[in-house]
Amino acid sequence: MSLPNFSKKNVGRWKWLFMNIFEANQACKQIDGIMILKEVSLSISKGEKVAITGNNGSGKSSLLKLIGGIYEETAGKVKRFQNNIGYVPEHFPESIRFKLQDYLILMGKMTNKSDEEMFKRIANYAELFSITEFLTTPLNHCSKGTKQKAGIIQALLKNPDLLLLDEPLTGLDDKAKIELTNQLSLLSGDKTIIFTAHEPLLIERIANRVLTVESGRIVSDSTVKGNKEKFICIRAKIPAREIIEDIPSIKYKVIGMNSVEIIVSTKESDKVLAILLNRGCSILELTEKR
Ligand SMILES: Nc1ncnc2c1ncn2[C@@H]1O[C@H](COP(=O)(O)OP(=O)(O)OP(=O)(O)O)[C@@H](O)[C@H]1O
Repeated sequence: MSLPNFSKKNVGRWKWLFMNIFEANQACKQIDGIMILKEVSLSISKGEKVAITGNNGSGKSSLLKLIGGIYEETAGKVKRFQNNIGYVPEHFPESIRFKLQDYLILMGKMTNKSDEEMFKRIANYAELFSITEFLTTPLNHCSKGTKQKAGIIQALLKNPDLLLLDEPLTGLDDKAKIELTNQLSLLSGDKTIIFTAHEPLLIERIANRVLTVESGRIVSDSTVKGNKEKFICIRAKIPAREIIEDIPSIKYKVIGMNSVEIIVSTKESDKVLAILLNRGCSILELTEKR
């Protein structure tokens, strides 16, 4: 992206880049006489990736709900400047008997997109999250990881500017945690993402700001330095499909008879390129994913 021209005349045009999507001044939330959020003063800008961390019961989910407008403040002032919000709750409703695909179609119908566009987006997200094979499985027979991914996809179908995720890795096994972290990190782009988490994995890979909550108060607000991981898409000609099956990629897609698109982190890319060349593949194209 080329740098914007910040002349006085142009400031208005670039204002959206620095827009706050949430502002709170001494906001409190009280439920049943208990103060669960205390004097929250916070502003969040468009595009930030914010992790909310803290012990069990400290108020992480409540803060996420306050940001998303699910909880209204009972004292103090809150301004929300975002109305297209995707919210992924901590627990997926267990009793849904729909097939995964039917559930996503139902959720997608709540958006204003045409059916054709919605089906395309469901197929694309299912592929990104590697759950295409489960689209016709009833949700109550799906694994926790697949349900979690369905929860994220239903939120993404709204094409939200702000994605709120409540403990997206909770209850997943290590493999599913890594996979979901990779997938979230791939799609993060310009979206504002705010998530609650205990695990360092998601925080280190996605967040550029970390809020710590203790007894309903924000006790620390720190910026994470350093570059977030980048990804590379390798397009290669392969002699046989089997040779790519054990390659340490984030995901791969076979295109036609003898081509493949492989997404890897930049850290892994040299290793993967060396393996491909050793196995007789020709590299057709390398592109940065974000
Ligand atoms: N709707 C509610 N009614 C009553 N108390 C609530 C409600 N929601 C949250 N609380 C209380 O507020 C406190 C903070 O809860 P919250 O779920 O925000 O914590 P958390 O940090 O997300 O916890 P965990 O890590 O266990 O998910 C807890 O003591 C909880 O019992």
